[in-house]
Amino acid sequence: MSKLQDYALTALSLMDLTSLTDSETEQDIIELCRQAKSPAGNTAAICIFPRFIPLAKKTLAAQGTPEIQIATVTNFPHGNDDIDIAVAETKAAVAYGADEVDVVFPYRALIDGNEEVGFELIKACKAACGDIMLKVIIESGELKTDALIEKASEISIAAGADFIKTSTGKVPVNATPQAAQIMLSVIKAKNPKVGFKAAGGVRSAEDAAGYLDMASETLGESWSNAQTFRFGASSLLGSLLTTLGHQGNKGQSSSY
Ligand SMILES: O=C[C@H](O)COP(=O)(O)O
Repeated sequence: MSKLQDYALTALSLMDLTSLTDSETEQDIIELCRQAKSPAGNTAAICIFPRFIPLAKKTLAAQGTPEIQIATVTNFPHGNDDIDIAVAETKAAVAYGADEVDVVFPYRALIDGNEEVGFELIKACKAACGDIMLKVIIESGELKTDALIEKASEISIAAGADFIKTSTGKVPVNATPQAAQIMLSVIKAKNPKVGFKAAGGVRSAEDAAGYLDMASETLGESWSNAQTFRFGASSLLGSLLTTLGHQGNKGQSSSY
């Protein structure tokens, strides 16, 4: 196996296979579940809107892959600063059966100088999650400056985030190596048990390899497992499967 294939296989196992267009049909969700059971192995999770969770749960169980986690999003993609609404959405996501919740940090409030509301919103959403994993999307491309990316990461970790995640995938600038490096450095300094999710615009095996190298260099070779590292991606799977020799197949296990 080539080095890039090695990275591709790792990236596949760490991927939250994402469909968050808000125009998905039930058939699209069934297809996403089928793709998550790829010919090269399962993705770590799928990431979908809350209303599709019951269907996804049923589909993943029926195809024999109940271990694939179901992640969903709240306060998404706007990142408003209404704590009650963010908590209500997070409680609803848990009630739908989410295994993991990706909540958007109130990044515009932070840009305006309010550090308090981000801390309180994340703390309250983590309480609503209980044991369920909470990933906090800081929207690094909108925060723009290194100082704000660092601050949002620190606040999220202090408030109880299980993961910090770069982006919603809905803004002009999404995951970048520069933002990733800042976030990984904050994790190293504050709490290496917190995970990192590179999301938005991660499309190739080469992109994935760059982020995996960065994580290893910052936090050590063994740090990147599904408990601490994820890719959030809607268009990465094809490149990974092609790299792994599964050309022209986006993941339907039935052809293998
Ligand atoms: O959380 C994941 C992102 O929404 C995915 O972004 P993407 O569509 O650019 O891969």
